[in-house]
Amino acid sequence: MTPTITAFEASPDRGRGLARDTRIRWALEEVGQPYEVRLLSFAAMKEPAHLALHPFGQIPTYEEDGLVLFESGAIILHIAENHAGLLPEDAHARARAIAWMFAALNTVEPPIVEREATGYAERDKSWYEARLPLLDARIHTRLGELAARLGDASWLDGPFSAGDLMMVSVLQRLKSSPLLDKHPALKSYVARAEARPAFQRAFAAQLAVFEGRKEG
Ligand SMILES: N[C@@H](CCC(=O)N[C@@H](CSCc1ccc([N+](=O)[O-])cc1)C(=O)NCC(=O)O)C(=O)O
Repeated sequence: MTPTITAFEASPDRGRGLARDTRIRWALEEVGQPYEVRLLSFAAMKEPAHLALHPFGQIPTYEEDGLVLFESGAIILHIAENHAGLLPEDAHARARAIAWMFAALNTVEPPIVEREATGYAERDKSWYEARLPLLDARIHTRLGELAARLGDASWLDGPFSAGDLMMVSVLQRLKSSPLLDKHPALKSYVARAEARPAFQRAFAAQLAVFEGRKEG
């Protein structure tokens, strides 16, 4: 059965692929699994029908054969565990790839999201100017540690995995800021992942939604 994911009807990221449906599309493209998309307005996301699928009224969700999942990390893990192509066969390598998924979501993404949130919500606060350098320093610390571990490897641990997919999805949030410029190895890492045909197809699909809205 073809899975169905949910995505923004009108994404605030204006086709830049930063909303979290893009990482689900990418995972499905990497394993060659066709999928359907249900587009939701912001209002529809908060109505009972969607809240029954996603307790926080967000996107993405994933539905397949009666299974309903939310949380992009859980959805990608489910896809990776049920298709070849995103997790190694070897048990230890598989566990390490999953660890990198958690590292992306739990260690690298939080300081990035906190800085974004500060930019949206605290720009008018007295502490804003003093706080930004602290937030940037936390991001640079993590990016420096990540770059040190990546070294001159193509991917974080052997072949491309769901761990790389999640880590690159997190790093893409920095593309509109100069923060990644100080970490050229990570910029190359992101570019290498974005050159993958599966990412290209996923990005084009979400862009088509945005462009369809413009024409629609
Ligand atoms: N932890 C959850 C987080 C899901 C989430 O944040 N969903 C967002 C969209 S992706 C996050 C996102 C939104 C916008 C941009 N952007 O660049 O405009 C980027 C990313 C959402 O539904 N927001 C609406 C709401 O909370 O009411 C997951 O990983 O699935």
